[in-house]
Amino acid sequence: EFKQLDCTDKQKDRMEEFFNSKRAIGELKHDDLVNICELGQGNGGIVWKVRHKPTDKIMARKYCSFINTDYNWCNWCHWFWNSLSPGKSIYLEVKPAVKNQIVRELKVLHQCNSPYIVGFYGTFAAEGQINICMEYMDGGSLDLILKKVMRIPEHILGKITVAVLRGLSYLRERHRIMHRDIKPSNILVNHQGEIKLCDFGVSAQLIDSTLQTFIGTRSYMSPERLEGANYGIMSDIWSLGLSLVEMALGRYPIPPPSTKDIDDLFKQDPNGNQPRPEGFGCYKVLAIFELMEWIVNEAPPSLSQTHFSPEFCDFIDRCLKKSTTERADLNTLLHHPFYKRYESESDNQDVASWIRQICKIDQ
Ligand SMILES: O=c1[nH]ccc2cc(O[C@H]3CCNC3)c(Cl)cc12
Repeated sequence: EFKQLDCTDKQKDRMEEFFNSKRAIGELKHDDLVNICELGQGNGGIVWKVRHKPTDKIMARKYCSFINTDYNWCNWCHWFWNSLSPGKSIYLEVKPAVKNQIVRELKVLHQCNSPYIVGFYGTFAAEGQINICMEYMDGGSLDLILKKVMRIPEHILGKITVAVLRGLSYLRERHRIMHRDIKPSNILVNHQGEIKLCDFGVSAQLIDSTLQTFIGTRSYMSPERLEGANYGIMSDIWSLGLSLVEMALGRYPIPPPSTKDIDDLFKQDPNGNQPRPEGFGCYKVLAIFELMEWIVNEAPPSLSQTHFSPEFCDFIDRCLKKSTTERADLNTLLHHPFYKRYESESDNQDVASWIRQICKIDQ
């Protein structure tokens, strides 16, 4: 597997370029950054597009929201009710000792250097919060892309699959960690056609300090994780499978849409790049607990060969086996025909032009 951890010359050049800009930036200071606009909200906090004044470099800056370590029930309720109004993020203070441990653990991010992992400039504490500064990806996250188009075509999903599997391999081989939160909103793209992972659980303390729950209406968690059993990299494989089905159909696939629903989706717009009509996907949205029960008790979603290639359908079936012993592991998927079909072309010009057309980025 080590060979696929190598990069192409183009990727090496881009990483060299990133290191040079990171060196030029040096120590990150709160007052050197100017907020431009909000980019997204994650399980850990809000992400802003910022400009680093001394170098004029554009970055993404994540404020980590916390609960305090000895939080008690009323804090939880306070947080829970506030989290229902997603516009606000709750910043509850953590003990300084805990914060120092988190900053120490986040230093590992300086060693996370891969073409498939979003670049890391550094972290600093300001106004009682921990800030994480990262490479700006001008195509945004795939959940935002999905809101702009009906669905993502299979050949683009093939490139996304290659990037995610290589990113997961890198995290496992070099840092012995799993991602823990694979989903469309944690896969970022840019106008050069690069596809990178973000928001992986690198700091055990940060994971404990932020409420790792199912905020929002969806869960990409595997059945074994929802049941509270032990989980590992195989849980990331499930999340990848579910994310690919959602991006292929253009809607969260649980409860699974009927064959007729899917045929309608494709009839409305065969090549799937019309913007999403209002009220689209106003399918029966299950309450979060009903949804988790469904994932644990019902058959997993699958794709039909009417609209997708047999290799893609088989790849999805292997990722979405409910039992971890039947589910394909990372190495098996790295030899799967669907992955093989896309792993060779690594310059992603098709992805680049697709992103440019959707995000109206002209370059
Ligand atoms: O450009 C980025 N660079 C680094 C990180 C990042 C995170 C983003 O959204 C968060 C919130 C939802 N998941 C990821 C978004 Cl929307 C963009 C970026």
